[in-house]
Amino acid sequence: MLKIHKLTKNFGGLTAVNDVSVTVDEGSITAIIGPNGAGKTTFFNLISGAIQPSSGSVMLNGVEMAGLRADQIAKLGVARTFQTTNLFEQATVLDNLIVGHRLRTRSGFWDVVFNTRRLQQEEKICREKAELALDFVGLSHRADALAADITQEEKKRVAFALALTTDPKILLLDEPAGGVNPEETIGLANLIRKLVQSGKTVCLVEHKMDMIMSLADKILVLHHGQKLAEGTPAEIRQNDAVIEAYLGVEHAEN
Ligand SMILES: Nc1ncnc2c1ncn2[C@@H]1O[C@H](COP(=O)(O)OP(=O)(O)OP(=O)(O)O)[C@@H](O)[C@H]1O
Repeated sequence: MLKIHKLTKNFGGLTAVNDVSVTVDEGSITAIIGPNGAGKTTFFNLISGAIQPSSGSVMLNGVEMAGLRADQIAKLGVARTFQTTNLFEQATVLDNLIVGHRLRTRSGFWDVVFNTRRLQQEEKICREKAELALDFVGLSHRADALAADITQEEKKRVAFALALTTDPKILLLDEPAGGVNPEETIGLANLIRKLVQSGKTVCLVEHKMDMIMSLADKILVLHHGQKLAEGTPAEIRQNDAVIEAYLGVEHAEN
């Protein structure tokens, strides 16, 4: 479904992503791992159109996305979550989702001024989509809570829900289990499995190796911007170059 070919991004003299090729199958979970500064976030930024590639190709179901703007890429079916979820802290969880969806689908200026039927219709759809997404991530009971009052784990679920409101085909999740405890990590991993069961494709950047090893169909290992290895969790676990560059260091730290 996603075909990335020789993707490269230069920042001045630094090549943050260097000639990376990988394919992501529909309905699969692909994890991207690598030491700090390996280029993982830049890789996501390139796929989602937050930054433009220096060269290379990113095809979604045969459509070239390299060079398109982030909003165009979102319309093609790519959604993204961030390491930190910025919410309107004094608004409710549901209102955050409605606003998040409105920002992606809003009517034009005159619609807002005259409060046209189209706007009213859009608002209704926004609310419905927000409620559905909240239900999917298991947070309906927190719809009326202020964003300031919810836990880190609930914020992560809201981030998933925000991504879901745009009806994406593929979700790019940046550290979906960052800053949550082990039990909550299992809950979030189950939510990712549920996403795939509902027909989505998932790519995630995550440092929690246990989670990745049990969740991913495929792991892409980046190191200094280059693809160091690609394979199943079992293959990656036994890959000497990976052990030396990443897993060995992690294990030594633990
Ligand atoms: N806008 C930018 N301008 C210049 N250099 C950048 C920019 N964005 C990232 N870099 C550099 O590109 C390299 C890759 O960074 P990136 O954030 O993609 O790595 P990462 O693997 O996501 O790291 P982390 O695990 O710490 O989030 C780093 O050396 C970083 O300093």
